[in-house]
Amino acid sequence: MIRPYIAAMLRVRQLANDFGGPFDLDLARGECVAVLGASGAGKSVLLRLIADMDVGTGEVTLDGLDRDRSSGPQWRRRVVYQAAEPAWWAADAAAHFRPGDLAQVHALLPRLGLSPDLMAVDIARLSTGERQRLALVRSLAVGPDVLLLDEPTASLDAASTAAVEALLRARMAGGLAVLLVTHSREQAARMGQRAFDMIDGALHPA
Ligand SMILES: Nc1ncnc2c1ncn2[C@@H]1O[C@H](COP(=O)(O)OP(=O)(O)OP(=O)(O)O)[C@@H](O)[C@H]1O
Repeated sequence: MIRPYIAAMLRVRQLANDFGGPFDLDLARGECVAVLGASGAGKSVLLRLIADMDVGTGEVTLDGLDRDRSSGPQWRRRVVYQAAEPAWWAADAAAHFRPGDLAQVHALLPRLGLSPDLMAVDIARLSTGERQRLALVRSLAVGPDVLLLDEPTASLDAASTAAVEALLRARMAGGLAVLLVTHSREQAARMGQRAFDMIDGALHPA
């Protein structure tokens, strides 16, 4: 069957550094592409290069806008990278959100089984799984066009994983594009319209 042509929102061309690439990848609005691969294969390198968090060569565009014409912070509001171990820079959860995003945050928390009370709790006291879900709330609250997710359900049980996947699907229906790094082939099949295996710093169709 001929796949209908869908215009790419995110275009990655010959993106590389010493640890991976050159990568070529297109991601359409509303699409999820999954990336599988062994530990150390270069999956996080790919995400960090796209997010402009590591230095590399090559080209990345979003809706035709060249990444190099945006400042890093501007780019990372539209193309949000969520690390496997997200960083927290203040004791209380609420300090990690912009006041203008708080209504959105309070709408998202229950969708991931999180209580609003969590916002007043010391981050260090939250469980690993609670912090992982809160990281997704933080990523989505920004309202990105593209979400680069590094193992976003690694610490979650089946029910929380299902909640995360349902929320992502709902956002994808609204146009969000997701590049999902996962160690689960089942999750890649559930979520990804396409999947790749990362092998020694190169992408291969799975
Ligand atoms: N700045 C750096 N300096 C030195 N080595 C690096 C750097 N960045 C990446 N690497 C190396 O590149 C390789 C790929 O790393 P990467 O974090 O992308 O792996 P991964 O596929 O995400 O693995 P995992 O599944 O364990 O998270 C690793 O060997 C890593 O040590």
